[in-house]
Amino acid sequence: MPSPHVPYIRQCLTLAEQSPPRPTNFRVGALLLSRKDNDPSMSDDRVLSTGYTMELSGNTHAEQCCFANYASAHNVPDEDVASVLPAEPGRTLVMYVTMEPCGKRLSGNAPCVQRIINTRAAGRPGIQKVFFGVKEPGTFVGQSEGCRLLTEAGIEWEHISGLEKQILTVAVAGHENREEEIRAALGDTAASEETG
Ligand SMILES: Nc1nc(=O)c(N)c(NC[C@H](O)[C@H](O)[C@H](O)COP(=O)(O)O)[nH]1
Ligand SMILES: [Zn+2]
Repeated sequence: MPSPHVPYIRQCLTLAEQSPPRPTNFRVGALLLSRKDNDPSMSDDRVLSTGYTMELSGNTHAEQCCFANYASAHNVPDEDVASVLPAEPGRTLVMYVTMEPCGKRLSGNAPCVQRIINTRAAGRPGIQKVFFGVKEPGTFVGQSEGCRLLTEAGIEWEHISGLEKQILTVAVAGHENREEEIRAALGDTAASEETG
């Protein structure tokens, strides 16, 4: 039985395919939605925003664009997005991303995990869970920190498996040695699944 979260990861993959290929980052897609608590049918999900890598000008990440798109739709600067995200009793904000949110960026720009944590500013619940389709490969930052930082901040995360090869193929399309990168990353995934 495929996970009910797979269609959302697929939707993020379609977003990632719109990202211009670059050797210096990954092509990633992200979406933000509000979900009714205790409703396994997820039939009352409300997609609030989407984003993909380099959608907005500058060296922008998918999650960053997702937040920036929501902020501009609500006429606030990016850094105030927490103040306009919904905070409704009985509903939870969750994010879907093709790749584990970054915990560190070679450029030194604010990592997406920090942006996710910042949604909890002003005493608002913010994002409470992140679903992603593949761990970040070691290409730029080595061992990824995203999941550890999310856990430390009390934000749940879940790896939705099954689309790793498609996600990685899109993510590294601008990289010289993409075949080797994909093989290595899939090897890591298999290894981590064996160790459980
Ligand atoms: N989750 C995620 N969403 C993205 O949209 C994206 N491009 C990355 N990529 C992570 C990778 O670690 C960084 O792209 C490099 O570390 C280079 O850093 P910059 O992107 O130049 O800040 N990760
Ligand atoms: Zn990022």
